[in-house]
Amino acid sequence: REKVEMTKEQRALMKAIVDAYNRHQIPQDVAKKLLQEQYSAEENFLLLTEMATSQVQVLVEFTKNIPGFLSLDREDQIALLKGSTVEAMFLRSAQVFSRKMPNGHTVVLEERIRKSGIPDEFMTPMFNFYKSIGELHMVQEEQAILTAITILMPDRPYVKDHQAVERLQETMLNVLRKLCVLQHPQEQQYFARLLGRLTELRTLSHYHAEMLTSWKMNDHKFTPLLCEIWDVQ
Ligand SMILES: Cc1ccccc1NC(=O)[C@H](C1CCCCC1)n1c(-c2ccc(Cl)cc2)nc2cc(F)c(F)cc21
Repeated sequence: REKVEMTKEQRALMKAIVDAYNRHQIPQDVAKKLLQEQYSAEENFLLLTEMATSQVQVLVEFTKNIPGFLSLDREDQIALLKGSTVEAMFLRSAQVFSRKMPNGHTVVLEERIRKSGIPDEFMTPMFNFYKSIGELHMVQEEQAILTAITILMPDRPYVKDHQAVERLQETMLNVLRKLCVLQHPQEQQYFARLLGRLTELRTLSHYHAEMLTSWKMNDHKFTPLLCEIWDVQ
């Protein structure tokens, strides 16, 4: 097979994305909190809305570092962000869940999440997604670029300049394709499997509004930012 090499530009692009991804991570580690103690459904819901609110804020900062994003039409930038925050949250949650942890911690973490207040019917699709992400053993470069690809989805609602977004996403896909060959030389279809997860992610994200509004508690309070960006309340 021909030798796969990244161009200088592709390496620079990847470095910019990974640096931005690492710089804009949520400060407090929610997994550590969940492992420490069992919270009530109300406390878990509050924790989720806090996590999700800060996740949206860091996602905005992350997208500013995606080369070319700020040259997109301003309204398209908003449409891309609004359309991808839920998927980015589940992708981030899956990456947190799949992190290598000391023996037994993942079991406890899964237990705490199962009892957090999320309605039971969403557990299977959610953990199936988390485990399918875990099986890929993504390196952090792949995680960062996959998040950028999720944000640069041309078919989000209300995007006007479809082509411009497609061009940016294509650049990212080319980098990811080469990265997958270099990082997983034994697995021919690794890149295809990785992209397949984005389909699973979109399906899971359809449930998110219902997951939140049917959280096992009364009176679900959302932050103004979440009301704005999620279709809740
Ligand atoms: C990890 C993160 C980073 C950024 C933003 C959000 C989050 N996510 C969260 O804080 C919530 C917590 C929240 C507290 C209750 C238990 C789940 N969370 C969810 C989740 C479940 C259902 C929905 Cl609707 C959304 C998210 N899946 C998780 C998997 C994990 F391994 C983990 F450690 C936390 C996880």
